[in-house]
Amino acid sequence: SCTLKGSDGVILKQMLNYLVKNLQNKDVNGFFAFPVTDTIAPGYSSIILHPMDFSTMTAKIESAEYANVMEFKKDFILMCNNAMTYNRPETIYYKEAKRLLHLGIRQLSKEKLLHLKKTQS
Ligand SMILES: COc1ccc(C(=O)NC2CCC2)cc1-c1cc(C(C)=O)n2cccnc12
Repeated sequence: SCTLKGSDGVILKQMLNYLVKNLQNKDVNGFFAFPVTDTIAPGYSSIILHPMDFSTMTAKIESAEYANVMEFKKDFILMCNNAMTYNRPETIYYKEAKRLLHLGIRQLSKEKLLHLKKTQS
């Protein structure tokens, strides 16, 4: 971490914005771009108690609510797991969530992040 006060925050923000943009590029249909509503998904809010989507994650990055990449990764996994809980396996949403989860885990893997950290500093 840098010596200047708070400069960590700037670097972390840059990294998380880079990561969320990369992950969101994989959600070509925009199924994970905004919160799922009860209108498009009946009963969603009573089944999924901790909803998550990319717009919420982006807002949390801007308001510095992630102390580190692990907390960001947790929200990403939560978002994918919500979709694999509410939707049946044969649906496009379940399949997209599964694909996104695997791509995201790879991108957020330790060695990838280490490499990213090196290029950032
Ligand atoms: C922000 O969420 C969405 C935005 C747009 C769409 C959408 O364009 N759906 C059309 C493709 C067939 C109807 C679906 C969704 C959507 C995401 C989800 C998730 C992520 O569970 N979902 C579940 C049931 C029904 N619709 C959805």
